[in-house]
Amino acid sequence: MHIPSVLRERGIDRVAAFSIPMTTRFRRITERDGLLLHGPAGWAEFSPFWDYGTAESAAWLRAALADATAARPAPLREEVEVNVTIPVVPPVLAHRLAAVGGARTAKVKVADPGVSLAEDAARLEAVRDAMGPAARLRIDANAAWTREEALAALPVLDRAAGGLEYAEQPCAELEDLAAVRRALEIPIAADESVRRAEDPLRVARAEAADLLVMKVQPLGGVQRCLDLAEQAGLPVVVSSALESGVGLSAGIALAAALPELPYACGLGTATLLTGDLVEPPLYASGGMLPVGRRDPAPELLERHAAGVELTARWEERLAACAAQS
Ligand SMILES: O=C(O)CCC(=O)c1ccccc1C(=O)O
Ligand SMILES: [Mg+2]
Repeated sequence: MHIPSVLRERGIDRVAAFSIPMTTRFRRITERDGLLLHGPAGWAEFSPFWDYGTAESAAWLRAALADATAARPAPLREEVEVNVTIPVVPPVLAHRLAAVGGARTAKVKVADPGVSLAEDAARLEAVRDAMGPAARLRIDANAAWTREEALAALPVLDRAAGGLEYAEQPCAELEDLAAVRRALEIPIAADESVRRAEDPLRVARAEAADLLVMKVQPLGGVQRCLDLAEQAGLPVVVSSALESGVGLSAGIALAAALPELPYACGLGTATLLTGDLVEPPLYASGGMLPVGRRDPAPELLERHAAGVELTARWEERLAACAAQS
């Protein structure tokens, strides 16, 4: 693959495109694809989703470049607690997935288009049944609800879950998040309001959330996230963008470097892919993930190598983003 000169100048000497099938459809995708970049500090992942334009994807490239060219911040912990992520699946499957990785916290996706509140409630009941009364259950609505829908749905789901730890991005707009936060006892986490906003700190200043979700790639890198977290003054949950183990290890590095880490992180997503690029794969055990940079295994990069056409699309995308980064 051709490496743009601005990347070559920074020491990027290898680029490889990968594609890994998902175990269950998530975010309307069935395959997770992206690039790995190799530079002076090691391997990094560049994998913006295809519905992200060049300007937004350029932040993902800045994150990958920073990770491939500079050392990660010193870790304050050796492992990071994670939640298990439950996609929008039937209760029987949700019950089974809740046990994967030994997590004591689950994040259950809700409010997908065409899925009823009763189905979301049944999924939460199944996860509570599987994990027991001591587990923490959170939901993620991905900004699907209006203020009124959120005010109606959240108490129902809170009851079905036997208590929610928090609700992630129930509504899109800050005013609605703030209103829901004021009206209900359930803590509110901001995700899209952080990673897709022009100003990721606006939600904190507006007092529209109790905590912030941070993802390394869309926010431009581990160090940028550390700076934002300090400025926001709110607790942070580090979460994945469904990366391979290479990208996940950057999220783990962020979680390991945050001065406070009061919540389990959404980094236990490698099991949503049918394979990983690192060996052993970055699967949670006892609800924990180990800290440390992970390089891809050559035979796994080969096994999951993108085809000719997909590789060409990534080459074009890398050139477009490099021109803007
Ligand atoms: O936080 C987790 O448990 C998993 C990560 C996750 O949900 C996610 C993964 C890819 C894209 C968006 C999201 C999201 O939090 O909305
Ligand atoms: Mg989210």
